[in-house]
Amino acid sequence: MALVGVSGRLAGCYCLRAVRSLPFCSSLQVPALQLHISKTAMGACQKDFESAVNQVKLLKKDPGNEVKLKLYALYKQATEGPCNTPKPGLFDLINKAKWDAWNALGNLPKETARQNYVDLVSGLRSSSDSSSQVKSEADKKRAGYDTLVITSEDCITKIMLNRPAKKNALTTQMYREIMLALEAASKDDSTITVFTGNGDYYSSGNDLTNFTDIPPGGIEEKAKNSAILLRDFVDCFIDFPKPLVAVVNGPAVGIAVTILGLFDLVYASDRATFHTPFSHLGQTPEGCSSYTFPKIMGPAKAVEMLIFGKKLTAGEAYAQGLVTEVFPDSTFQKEVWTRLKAYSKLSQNAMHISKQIIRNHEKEKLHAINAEESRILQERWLSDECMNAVMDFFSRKAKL
Ligand SMILES: CCCCCCCCCCC/C=C/C(=O)SCCNC(=O)CCNC(=O)[C@H](O)C(C)(C)COP(=O)(O)OP(=O)(O)OC[C@H]1O[C@@H](n2cnc3c(N)ncnc32)[C@H](O)[C@@H]1OP(=O)(O)O
Repeated sequence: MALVGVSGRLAGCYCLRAVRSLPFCSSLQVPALQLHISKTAMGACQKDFESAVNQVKLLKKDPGNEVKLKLYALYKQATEGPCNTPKPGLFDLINKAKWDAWNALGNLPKETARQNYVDLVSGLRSSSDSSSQVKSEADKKRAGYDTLVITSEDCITKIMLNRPAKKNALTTQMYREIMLALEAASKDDSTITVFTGNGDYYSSGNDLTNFTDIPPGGIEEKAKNSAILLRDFVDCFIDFPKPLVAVVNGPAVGIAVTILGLFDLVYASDRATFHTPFSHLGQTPEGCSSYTFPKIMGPAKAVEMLIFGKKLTAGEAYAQGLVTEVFPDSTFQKEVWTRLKAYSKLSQNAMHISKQIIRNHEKEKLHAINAEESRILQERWLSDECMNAVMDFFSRKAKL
């Protein structure tokens, strides 16, 4: 089972297929469960255990990732004994979480695991029968991200940039978390993935403190590593397999704009603006915009944005084809999410295959352009023009 896959519909769109694929079981409750010794001394009979495995498939309410991990671990312990597989790699997050849960059960006897599994399922059944269907925010929210809020509901995974006090400027940590979130979303049960921003901005682009936080290796090393980070970041968008939607709730700057050329739908509030002030910053385009923008809006309009830094209103961005549709800010959220919920019910496989057909025509080209743009930026970041622009921002001499 793909754990994140199962969690993809934690809220509204509960997915029986995913639940069925999960051999259920418990890890956090291990100490508590071990207190059930008197009961487990007799042990649940195999029939009770098999019946509990079947009951799990009939649960009306998604129990949440934590419980699913517990069920998974107990199931494995009950059927195979102590964890006996190699520890997955650091970045194989899903399998690592499953492995950790199973491994945490140590030498818990198979019989005890079986009984604990039966007890856990029985508790889940009574709570799902009796308690209300109200889902807590905590259940819906994906853990492990500091700069993003990730939720899954109605077959939609929403990745929300969450540094509103800094206008959702993108730190290096944030680039990395976004890559992890995209990786997880590509494997979960959602049909559509959505990006949006918390607060009044969608995103003010690259966090300029990325230029001031210089490691002992010096600025050259930082520029080299940043170019790799940028290339990897953009590659994740090029390769993302599902329909990707930007819900642009407010102004967007820099890389938050250029990357939109790799999205499948861009919905904008009429409060949003689109600004790529690269020449003001001594920088050059990224996010494959040197290719996607001329293709989307024609070379003349692309030059106005990418070279001369013309800021577009949402209406202008719509007229240039960068934005799919503009909504009044007062009804933006309601209209957009109603639309997306309807789209998310369309055939998942057909949508994903269609996206591949469209994207595959130019995937290789996009990767090559991304590598080239990143290479050029690595040099630009070391230029006086760029350094001075960053210093001007921090000394409050310049604001866009
Ligand atoms: C050695 C090489 C390392 C390079 C590492 C690079 C990694 C990959 C890079 C990929 C290339 C990307 C390029 C771009 O995105 S270019 C665009 C960069 N963005 C900007 O230049 C925007 C700068 N911000 C502003 O001009 C204004 O803040 C803005 C117009 C967005 C909003 O103005 P407003 O007056 O409404 O609000 P404040 O300025 O008071 O902002 C509130 C606080 O937020 C901080 N802030 C906002 N944006 C940024 C930002 N981009 N970087 C850092 N900090 C930002 C602002 O400083 C305020 O903070 P304080 O309250 O603490 O003062």
